[in-house]
Amino acid sequence: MAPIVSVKDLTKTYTGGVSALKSVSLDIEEGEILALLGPNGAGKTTLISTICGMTMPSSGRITVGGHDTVRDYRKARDLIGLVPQEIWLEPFEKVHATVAFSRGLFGKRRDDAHIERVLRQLSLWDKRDAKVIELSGGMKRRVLIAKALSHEPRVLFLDEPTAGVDVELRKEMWETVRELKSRGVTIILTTHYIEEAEAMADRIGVIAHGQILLVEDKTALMQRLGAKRMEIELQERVTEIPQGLAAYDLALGDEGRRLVYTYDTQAERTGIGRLMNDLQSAGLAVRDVHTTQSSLEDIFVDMVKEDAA
Ligand SMILES: Nc1ncnc2c1ncn2[C@@H]1O[C@H](COP(=O)(O)OP(=O)(O)OP(=O)(O)O)[C@@H](O)[C@H]1O
Repeated sequence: MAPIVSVKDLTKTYTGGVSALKSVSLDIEEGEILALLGPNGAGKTTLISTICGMTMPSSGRITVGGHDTVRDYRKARDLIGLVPQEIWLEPFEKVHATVAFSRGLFGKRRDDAHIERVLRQLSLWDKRDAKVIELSGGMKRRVLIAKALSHEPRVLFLDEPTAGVDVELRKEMWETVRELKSRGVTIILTTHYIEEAEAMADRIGVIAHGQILLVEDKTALMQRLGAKRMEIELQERVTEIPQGLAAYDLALGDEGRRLVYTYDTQAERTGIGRLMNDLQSAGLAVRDVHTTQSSLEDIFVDMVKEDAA
């Protein structure tokens, strides 16, 4: 199936010379959740706003649903819902009215049934006659999503959907996004929160200095790059790693009461069996063993650091 969004060799240099995107290529499949992760100034917002046709590309080509976002702007834009980072809402407008108005902006015929569906989906139906000013922060964010969904887009862009919101509300937003996906909406979100990408995304794109460092299936990424650590608690303290264990990537921890072994989960042989034998031969008695896998955060921090080096 052709990708719903296709970005080819996209560059963006702002007037003044900032090169925000450097030859970015990216395909987004229909129905997926793609999280774009990157440090401040990486180019995430520029990428989204260029796809949405709000920023002109310097070179390259973008299509949405097969429509070129520059030559066929209207057709491409009709397929897109955009939830901006900032809450821009008319404080005295009522929820239903503001969402219905957004639909009108896309030249779509009035459809009360659709607006009701969207408001119910986002748990805003009971608040349909409330003024925006009377809503909580979380409800306001949901109104922004409702507005973005009012014209029945196939692709929804969420720019930092949970920036500055508390943990509970963040989890609520994640739930909403999953629900939208289950209804067939393709979702692209930008985030600084690695746990957010970990919790929600099917694929993760890492962007730094205007370049996509990788786009990969989340589970595969974590398996491929996630080194595992095994912590071996010893019965008795040691002051140094015994000679017989020099061949292993071992570190001492907890003032000599623990050995930390780092190994590659993808390697054919992890060496754990041999290590256990060699520990015994070195006269070390083991009290307990536990393993931990490096998180997406470790992977991400390493990757961005390497890119900057
Ligand atoms: N309108 C603009 N004019 C000039 N430079 C801009 C403009 N918008 C963004 N930039 C620059 O382009 C680069 C990428 O910015 P962008 O906002 O796309 O990054 P980001 O990854 O979304 O960052 P953040 O996570 O902080 O939101 C930055 O160096 C920024 O200063």
